[in-house]
Amino acid sequence: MELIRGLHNLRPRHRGHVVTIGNFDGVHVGHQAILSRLRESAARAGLPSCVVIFEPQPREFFAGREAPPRLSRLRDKLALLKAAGVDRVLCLSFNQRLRELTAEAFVQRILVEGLGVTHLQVGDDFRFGCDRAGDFAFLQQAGSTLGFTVENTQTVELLGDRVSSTRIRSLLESGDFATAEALLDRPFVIAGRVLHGQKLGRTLGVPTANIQLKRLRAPLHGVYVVSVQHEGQVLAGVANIGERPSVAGDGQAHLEVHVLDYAGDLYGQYLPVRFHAKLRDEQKFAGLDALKAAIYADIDAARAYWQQYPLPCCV
Ligand SMILES: Cc1cc2nc3c(=O)[nH]c(=O)nc-3n(C[C@H](O)[C@H](O)[C@H](O)COP(=O)(O)O)c2cc1C
Ligand SMILES: Nc1ncnc2c1ncn2[C@@H]1O[C@H](COP(=O)(O)OP(=O)(O)OP(=O)(O)O)[C@@H](O)[C@H]1O
Repeated sequence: MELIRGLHNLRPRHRGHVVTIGNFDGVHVGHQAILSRLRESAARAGLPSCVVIFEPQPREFFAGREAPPRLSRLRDKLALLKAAGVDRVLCLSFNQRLRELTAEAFVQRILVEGLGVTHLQVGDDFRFGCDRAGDFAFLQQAGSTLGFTVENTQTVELLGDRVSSTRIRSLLESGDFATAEALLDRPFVIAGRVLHGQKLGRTLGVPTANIQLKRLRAPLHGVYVVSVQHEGQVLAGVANIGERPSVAGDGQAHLEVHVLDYAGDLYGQYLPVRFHAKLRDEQKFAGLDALKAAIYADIDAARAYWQQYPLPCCV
């Protein structure tokens, strides 16, 4: 899969595409239905498929830190799009210039002149352009004038409701990992490199792997039963995502995992962490003894969970 960063990196050889546009946060089963139709249309047309995404996502541009948290970082999203058989991704910076583009200019400059679109696959509620003025009817009209076809993908519903990134975020927030996994068609995983922490965990008797979240604002907050994958093995653990109000922190959210019955060194490893159940909210404890007692109780709760359920075969 080829990643094209910005319109200015489009070359004449990039003209001629079957295209879809969206955030594709999480690449859930609704997105996968669109991508599968896109693949079919591209094969029929004998042209590469292209997904146009935005970075930051439009809502992040408008609302900043008030925007909903991400289900997937850009690198995860790209890996998922590649796995779905997408040939090219055009990643556009969502900035003031882009937000002011009218729907007409968006179609003309990006889809027609930039990508040489022959077919556009869109979702049921797709809207784009300044003030979201470009809807399906508009695109059909533009397509008939500018020479491309437009197809609407039927709404994908699961367990009685439309699948959406928003719904998955709220399932994760409420700790309903089983339903979130069904809508994603895979486990919910946050992966990152293990960094050195404040080394306080060891003095508490609970060593933790501090996973770098970088700019990711995770849709989870609190203490969870987790599993991690390390050197081909799945290991059981318990994790906290939060600002660690009981110790002087840096105000940023951290993901810290205590792997049960593990004494090795995880520094520098890229660790995928899969979430299974929420144990409690993060709390501000009066002192380290109270924090330590709570963490020991979390470890007991995680052990009880793993006695009841088998470890997954992979993360
Ligand atoms: C299972 C678990 C639960 C935790 N719960 C809380 C909590 O409720 N409140 C809090 O301030 N920190 C909590 N922490 C974070 C600890 O404060 C943190 O792991 C400790 O300060 C060690 O940090 P370090 O690895 O950077 O040295 C939790 C950590 C773990 C592993
Ligand atoms: N369940 C679904 N069925 C059909 N199409 C969908 C579904 N979910 C999203 N799409 C389509 O996929 C494309 C990308 O969707 P996008 O990520 O912008 O929306 P979303 O998943 O509904 O997210 P959000 O909840 O943040 O609005 C759009 O064309 C959208 O209409």
